[in-house]
Amino acid sequence: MAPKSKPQKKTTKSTVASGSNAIEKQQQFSLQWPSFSTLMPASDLELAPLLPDQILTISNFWTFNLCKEYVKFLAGLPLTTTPGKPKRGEAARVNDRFQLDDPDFAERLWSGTALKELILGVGADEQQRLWGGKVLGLNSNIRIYRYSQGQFFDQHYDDANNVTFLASNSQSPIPARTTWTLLLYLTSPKTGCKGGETVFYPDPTSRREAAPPPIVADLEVGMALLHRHGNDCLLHEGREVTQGEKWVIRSDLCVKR
Ligand SMILES: O=C(O)CCC(=O)C(=O)O
Ligand SMILES: [Fe+2]
Repeated sequence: MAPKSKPQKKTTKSTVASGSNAIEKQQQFSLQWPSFSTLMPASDLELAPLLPDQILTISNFWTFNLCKEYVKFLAGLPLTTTPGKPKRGEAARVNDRFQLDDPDFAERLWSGTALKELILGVGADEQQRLWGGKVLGLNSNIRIYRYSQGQFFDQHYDDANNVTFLASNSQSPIPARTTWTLLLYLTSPKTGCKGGETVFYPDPTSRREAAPPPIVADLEVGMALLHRHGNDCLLHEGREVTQGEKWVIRSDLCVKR
């Protein structure tokens, strides 16, 4: 029998992927993602501001055991090392990645976890202001990153992208736009990963002001981090991993266009 994590190639298509500043080839695979066994209910979780209105985190979004199971599963995927020399306009980033278009997994990550409830729980008016429109769910462009010792993601801004959103309850695709980046950390110092923090650099409020101190998101197993992107994106980076491995699942919040 084929290993559980071996991707079954469905079709290959070239699209403009919504990775930061990158136009990449994106392939459509069908993966046997492990099920989300026990997760904390939304009532026990909170969207906590790391920087109000700009960077929010959800601790324990995934359990330690689920993260462990996913790292094992994802390690079986054919990740490819990104070239050290970026194309013009791209951030230097050295990590191993796997990217796929998977509307079913995006939907599970949205509805099969506390995410939908927490995001929509802010209320209708606040939804518009905070998330930038009527939230539809998560971008089906799923990116998996593995950073080993010495790997990093240099300072950059994440682009907003126009995408078509396939709702599970509708046949017709909905024109959508990404507004926030979602990062889900599967490892931390508890799993032997040192370094790798995601660091944000807020702009000074005026030309005469000194730049505010950087905001450091320390790795936490199972923590989700959301940050505004597109025009409102803060300069940020994934610091170099100095020991062990950092694993991240990335998607984006999509709103109706
Ligand atoms: O891995 C990180 O900490 C940051 C990743 C990132 O900035 C991105 O995916 O655009
Ligand atoms: Fe980024």
